[in-house]
Amino acid sequence: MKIGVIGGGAWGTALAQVAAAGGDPVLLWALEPDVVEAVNTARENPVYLAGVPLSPAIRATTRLADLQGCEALLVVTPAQHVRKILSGIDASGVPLVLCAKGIEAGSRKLVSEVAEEVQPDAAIAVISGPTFAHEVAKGLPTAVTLACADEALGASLASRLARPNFRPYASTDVIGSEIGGAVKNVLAIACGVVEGRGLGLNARSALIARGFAEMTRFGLAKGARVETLSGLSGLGDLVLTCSSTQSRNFSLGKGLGEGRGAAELMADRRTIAEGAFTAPVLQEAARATGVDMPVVDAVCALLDGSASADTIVSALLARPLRPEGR
Ligand SMILES: NC(=O)C1=CN([C@@H]2O[C@H](COP(=O)(O)OP(=O)(O)OC[C@H]3O[C@@H](n4cnc5c(N)ncnc54)[C@H](O)[C@@H]3O)[C@@H](O)[C@H]2O)C=CC1
Ligand SMILES: O=C(CO)COP(=O)(O)O
Repeated sequence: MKIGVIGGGAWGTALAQVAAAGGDPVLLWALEPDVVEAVNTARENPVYLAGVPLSPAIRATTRLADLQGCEALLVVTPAQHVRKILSGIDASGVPLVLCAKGIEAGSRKLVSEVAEEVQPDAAIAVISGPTFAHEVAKGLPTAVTLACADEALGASLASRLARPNFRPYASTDVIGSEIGGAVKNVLAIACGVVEGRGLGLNARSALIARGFAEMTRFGLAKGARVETLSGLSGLGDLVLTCSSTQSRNFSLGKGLGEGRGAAELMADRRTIAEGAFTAPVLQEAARATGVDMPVVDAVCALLDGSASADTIVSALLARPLRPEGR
């Protein structure tokens, strides 16, 4: 199965490395000509995945048309760009494996819903889970959820991508696996704030657990399965992303907690902190669904500058006491 990867950021490059590990050719589409040039000549992506020597089986291109002939396409651009990129390719009959974590602004659609709209004839799968790109690209042990409604296709994608240190676990819950990845990015910003304000490890664990309760309420309301939310793509990724400044979302939150503004923090970076884009649309979606997500509301208020971190923390702590299961 010849694999094409759309998106030459950290995660697309790491997944290209996984797909090329057996020596099979992989075509990587990147937006930036300097990324393409460096991958093809220096065998490195110095912009998004510096310091990781890449497999010679990876060839890069800036031309989407070159992806014609690939037998499966991994879609790894940030969530807000997926619609435009998928509108520019002919994917009829080619499985699309969606790897971005987010919800589209405006439409409030998950990436799979966007893909189904733009490429109605393509089979859809999702890869999601606790996966810092640098660790995956270096071959450190990693497990992901690979969700596909068509179990046979899911199994064939899993066997093509599996490596001794890269283990896909099969699921048919496409929406559930996407919700975990989208929501955890927003919760990771909140955990970063806890770190930035020096509120301690008890507070961080409380936030992870109460954040997981929010993820579960929202996910169940949207039709996700509880075992998906408590699996690799939900709780697994939430714990990873809420634990380390390696996470761009966590480090954005840390900066907010230290008193810097969202605009200044976002202007500083070329890499993506998806949670900043997902937070307001997740808040809209939760309100439209009648789901209470106080941590997500708090992140939105911090990002839009309508409240300070201290005010938000005090408000969260002053919420009425309630049974844990609600
Ligand atoms: N980096 C990681 O460890 C992981 C990232 N992801 C997800 O993968 C997705 C991509 O993230 P990264 O590879 O980390 O990105 P990145 O932060 O490394 O790079 C930014 C990417 O955005 C692309 N981009 C910027 N403007 C664009 C446009 N107008 N059209 C198309 N692409 C554009 C750049 O070309 C580049 O590929 C995100 O949804 C992220 O949440 C998922 C798992 C792990
Ligand atoms: O999704 C990720 C790990 O699973 C990467 O997290 P960040 O986007 O916060 O860096």
